[in-house]
Amino acid sequence: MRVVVPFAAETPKTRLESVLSPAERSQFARAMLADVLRAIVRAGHEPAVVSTAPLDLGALEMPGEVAAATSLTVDDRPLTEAVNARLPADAGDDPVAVVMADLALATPDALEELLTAGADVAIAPGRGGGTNALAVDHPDFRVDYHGLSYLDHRGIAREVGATLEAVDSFRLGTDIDEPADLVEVLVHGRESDRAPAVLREFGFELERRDGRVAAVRDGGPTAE
Ligand SMILES: Nc1nc2c(ncn2[C@@H]2O[C@H](COP(=O)(O)OP(=O)(O)OP(=O)(O)O)[C@@H](O)[C@H]2O)c(=O)[nH]1
Ligand SMILES: C[C@H](OP(=O)(O)O)C(=O)O
Repeated sequence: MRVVVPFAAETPKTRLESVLSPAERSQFARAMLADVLRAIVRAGHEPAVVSTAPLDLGALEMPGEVAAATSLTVDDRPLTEAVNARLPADAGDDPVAVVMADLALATPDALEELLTAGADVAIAPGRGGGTNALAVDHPDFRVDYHGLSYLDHRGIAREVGATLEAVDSFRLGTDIDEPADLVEVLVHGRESDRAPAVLREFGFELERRDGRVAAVRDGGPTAE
């Protein structure tokens, strides 16, 4: 299946600005993108990155076969428009999936569950009501991101007569938006992943205190 991966290349991950500098946010966002692309390719699919600005895929330090399977298009339209331009439009069109670039915990198995769901629209919701990933096999379904997009997408599916399946997945449900989410990257990131390695290079580590876990940097508390 064609898997679109939207990427905000210029000032990514602004909600992490209290803990990461602009250059670090850029590096971290690219590391998560590399991990997501690798998971998609390992699941047997070809990722199509749709970036707001030119991007050097070679600098993402991905395995050769992942880079070879990945295509890149620059599209500076807002997220919803850029995605809708790529969804199936006619009855015979192939299905299309959309997987966000900040799903640092995504694995091939978790993606496969979404990509093989039988419904016209399959959605992996994020905590808080976002739409972290979806697969669309219906010519009339369109996205409307931001806010409570998961509920909005359920409503849109109903309106166009598309069947819908919600995919219950911790790994796809965890998008990395806020400082507290860095804990999840350090706890659940896999050995071969770039994102946890980059956080550790920045000096982040897990610290247990009072029964809770925090991502701390240089000894100081940063993200609980
Ligand atoms: N192509 C494209 N991708 C986008 C755009 N905005 C966000 N994205 C991507 O969509 C996914 C979800 O993004 P968000 O978490 O909402 O935004 P973000 O820019 O990553 O982070 P914040 O600045 O903290 O909101 C990520 O993969 C982003 O890279 C956009 O306008 N165009
Ligand atoms: C892409 C968007 O992300 P959020 O703004 O909720 O992080 C959404 O999931 O609708």
